[in-house]
Amino acid sequence: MKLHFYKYQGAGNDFILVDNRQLAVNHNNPELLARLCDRRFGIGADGIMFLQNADGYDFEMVYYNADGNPSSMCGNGGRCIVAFARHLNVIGNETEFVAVDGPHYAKISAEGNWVSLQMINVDVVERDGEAYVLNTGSPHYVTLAQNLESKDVYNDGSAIRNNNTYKTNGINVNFVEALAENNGYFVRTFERGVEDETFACGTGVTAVALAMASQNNQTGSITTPIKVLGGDLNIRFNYDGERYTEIFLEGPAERVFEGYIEI
Ligand SMILES: N[C@@H](CCC[C@H](N)C(=O)O)C(=O)O
Repeated sequence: MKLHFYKYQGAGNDFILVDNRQLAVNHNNPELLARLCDRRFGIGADGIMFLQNADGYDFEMVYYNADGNPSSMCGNGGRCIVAFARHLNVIGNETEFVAVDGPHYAKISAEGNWVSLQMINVDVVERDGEAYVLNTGSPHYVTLAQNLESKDVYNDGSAIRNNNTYKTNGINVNFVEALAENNGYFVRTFERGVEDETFACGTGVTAVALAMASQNNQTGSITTPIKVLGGDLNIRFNYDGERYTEIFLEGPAERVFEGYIEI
């Protein structure tokens, strides 16, 4: 069978997208999905998504990590699938879709390449030593770093992700450095399920923005710009000192190419 796929990227976090509204593809096949995501033997991507019909919603987002396993929420993937749904004319400029962590509202620019995605509310931020641990749809470890540009994110991230606390369920590891003149943060992320550094992680930068608000005792309506290896993202949210609500992850989502591959 020939699979018609699309390739999207959001700040360099890249994904394979498949229109599976007819349920033509059985995606319960980790070996196949891992091969499609492989950068040498397949199309190459940090994850693969299937757009499917869902009662009461515009569509369902079914997300797998690059290792072929079903994953928790992917923020940049969520933004990319909204751009894909717009391209397929499944939605207009606003949508309510459902993902593994529940319903999401999103808005897309008229040009179709800037997506603002509402993320789940967050009530619990834990500490692991100096680090912050929280779930923004996916689990994240947030730790401050110095000289982040030259940090060995692969080895340092992998060591945390595979330590005794996290190795069973895994965790995504985010290293953070404040940018000069209160211009937000620079973030590099080691992603579970890719088992490597990615160029951006949407749930990761969201976790960073929330954790930094807590660290800086900031409350109210907060906007946090974040620089990642693949570009710029923005997080807006409200924080009352206990609960984070109205959380929006914003940034680019672009179609790179489409094609066919034998599966
Ligand atoms: N790239 C993502 C996160 C995808 C899920 C992650 N790899 C996990 O297993 O938790 C994002 O943009 O949020």
